Amino acid sequence: MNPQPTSTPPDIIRAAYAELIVTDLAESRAFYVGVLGLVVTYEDDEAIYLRAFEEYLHHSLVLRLGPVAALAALAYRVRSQDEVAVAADYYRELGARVEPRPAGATRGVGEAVRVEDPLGFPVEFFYDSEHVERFTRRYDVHGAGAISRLDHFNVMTPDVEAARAYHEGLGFTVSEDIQDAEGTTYAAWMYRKPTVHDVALTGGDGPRLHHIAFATHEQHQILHICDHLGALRQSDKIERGPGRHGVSNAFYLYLRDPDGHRIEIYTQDYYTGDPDNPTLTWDVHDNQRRDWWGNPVVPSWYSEASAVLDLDGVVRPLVARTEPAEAAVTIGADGFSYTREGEPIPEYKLGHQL
Ligand SMILES: O=C1C=CC(S(=O)(=O)O)=CC1(O)O
Ligand SMILES: [Fe+2]
Repeated sequence: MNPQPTSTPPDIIRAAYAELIVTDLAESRAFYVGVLGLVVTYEDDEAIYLRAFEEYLHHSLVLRLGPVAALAALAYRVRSQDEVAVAADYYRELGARVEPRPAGATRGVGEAVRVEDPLGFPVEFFYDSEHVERFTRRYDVHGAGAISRLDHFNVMTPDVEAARAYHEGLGFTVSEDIQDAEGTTYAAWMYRKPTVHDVALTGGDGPRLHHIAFATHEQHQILHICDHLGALRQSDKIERGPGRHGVSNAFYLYLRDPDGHRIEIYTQDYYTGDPDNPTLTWDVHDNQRRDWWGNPVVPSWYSEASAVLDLDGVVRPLVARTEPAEAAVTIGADGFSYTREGEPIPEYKLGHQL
């Protein structure tokens, strides 16, 4: 790969949709429509196209039936249809595999391009997409857990610094990151739209999809989703939270769908749109970085993630992270975390991670 292309990168507006392979459409529909309340734009025996209430493009999530649960595409919307060709040229110069896609290759999406990016992810750039009814004011159909829009992607990649440089080349800016005193970066949050992130880079064996996140307007909508899952006796779909993040300041909940894909529901991060927006760096030993209330991160949140397909639909082999793993340096035998720097942390705050 050519790490320093000279051509102009595509003008990316935001994270726009994801295509997930699921192994049982009916079970997935019961979760994404029955529990999360996403709106079905179109469905057939092969796929379900879903959107959240504020969204007017055809979809922000495609669930496609397949034999192996995996990520098939992360899609960014670019500022105009001309930017699709800019993206194709940029990735060709990067030395990446580039596949133009005719209008309709994905239902509801115009002419686009899909690439295998330098981190090993299948990424699509598009602009034209069918407009459908925006349910912003359709309070007659919003449930108590109404989800407003897709917010971000979180990807697991072994070399966070290299991934950060690649996304900076695409015009992304870091809003927050997690480092240690030696300068190892464990995670970084990067944005194009003026919020905390469109993509988060989580250090780990990759390429894997850590999660897709949707935003709500209110905390009570997230709490209702928890109560709804409890009423269905499906509390096992709740992996982590609800809680308040340190990074991003968002109120959060992590769910696992029927195939184990991780979905975050998230609200109340902050505006990052001014050019001098300060980057906030957290100490990896700060016990409030991932949960502002100091609640422990369940081990599966660090270790489990979804497989990723190449453009032929084949699962990509993983590259192991060679730098230290966050879960190893923050919990460990001595609980290397603090609430007040320099003071020991009580064992009861380490939860079941001992
Ligand atoms: O969206 C996010 C914002 C913050 C966090 S963290 O767990 O607070 O680091 C995780 C996350 O990447 O899912
Ligand atoms: Fe997230």
